[in-house]
Amino acid sequence: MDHAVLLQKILVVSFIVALFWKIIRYMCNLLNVEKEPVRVLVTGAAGQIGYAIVPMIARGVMLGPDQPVILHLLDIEPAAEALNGVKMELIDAAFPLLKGVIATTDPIEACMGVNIAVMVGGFPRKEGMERKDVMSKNVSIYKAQASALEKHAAEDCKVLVIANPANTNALILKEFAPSIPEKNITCLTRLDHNRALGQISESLDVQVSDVKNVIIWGNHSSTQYPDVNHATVQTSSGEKPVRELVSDDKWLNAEFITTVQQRGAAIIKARKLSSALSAASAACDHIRDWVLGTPEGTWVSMGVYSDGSYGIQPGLVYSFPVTCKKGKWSIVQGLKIDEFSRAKMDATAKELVEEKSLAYSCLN
Ligand SMILES: NC(=O)c1ccc[n+]([C@@H]2O[C@H](COP(=O)([O-])OP(=O)(O)OC[C@H]3O[C@@H](n4cnc5c(N)ncnc54)[C@H](O)[C@@H]3O)[C@@H](O)[C@H]2O)c1
Ligand SMILES: O=C(O)C[C@H](O)C(=O)O
Repeated sequence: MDHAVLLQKILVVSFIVALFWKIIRYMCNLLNVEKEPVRVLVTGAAGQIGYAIVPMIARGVMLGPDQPVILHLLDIEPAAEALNGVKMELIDAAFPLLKGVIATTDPIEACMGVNIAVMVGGFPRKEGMERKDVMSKNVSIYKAQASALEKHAAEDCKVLVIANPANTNALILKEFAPSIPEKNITCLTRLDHNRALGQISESLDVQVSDVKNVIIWGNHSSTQYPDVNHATVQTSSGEKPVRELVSDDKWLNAEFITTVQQRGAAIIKARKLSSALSAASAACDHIRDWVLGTPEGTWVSMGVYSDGSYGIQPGLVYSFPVTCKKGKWSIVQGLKIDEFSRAKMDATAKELVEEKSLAYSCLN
């Protein structure tokens, strides 16, 4: 058979299969046939963020109100009993979308077939510990869990690292799980993004849902750069730049930035515990937008593997403005960067370079 005819036949068959598939999905929706459950792993599930996030996932906050889920909960042996308690409460809550709960201390069982991995588990900094001690414990955990995920998670599993140092843990996970596409490994800076939206909304006394397109550049640490240069507010007379409405560059270039940078520490000071409900909510926002897409004209901040955009060297997990469509994120391109921003973006990149070398020295 001639090649052109063969190609034509393949195209026709593919078109018919795709059409048939669309019709089946449409019929399933009409007949209210349930979607297949998505398997979501939460590590450190007996901890604070774990306790806040699992009911959100089971209620559809992360993946939508029509998406059944099976929760895979992982923690370590000393937390096994508490983990079982979380499982008992999930059963008692009788969430209609929750189709199963696996609670385990075995990373292989936990990672088996998961489609989404929310990595919260880690070693918190304790009194008398140096930064390097915490880094050493956490990067070792992320190195070990990288291989469990690589071997046992579902193909195309999307990974979100929350545990600190979040960017560097995500980088280590990426480097030790080379078969997971780098686009599938991200870290949480959405909490910082939401904090920036919250500060602008408080300052202007507007609804937070009317503020959009702030950016968190860099590390989830006090060197992050919360940038409002492209942010807008929906007003009764259309969209207006945040800078124009706030009309106080001194506040925006100083206090606003440090408030967002230091918000995690302020929460720890007030609660004697680190943020949990806002972190869990931001993690749901991160995964929901990644899987279901960002609204037209809106971007969000995600820690992703740098491709060199905005002069940030590849080889770092750095927070950028991204839009998401059909389960894929892309970095927003072409934003104008002034000198003030450039210096702040480079300073946080420099910290990530230092963290990376510290992490590798801990692994040697
Ligand atoms: N990126 C962010 O925006 C953000 C925000 C808040 C907190 N955090 C970080 O998230 C992490 C968790 O915070 P938390 O308040 O839930 O802490 P937590 O101490 O309450 O819980 C951590 C849990 O991880 C478990 N754990 C420890 N080692 C583990 C391992 N190897 N495998 C699986 N589980 C393990 C612990 O037993 C514990 O249950 C911390 O590192 C915190 O600094 C990040
Ligand atoms: O746990 C912390 O150190 C703070 C946390 O990352 C936060 O931003 O709230």
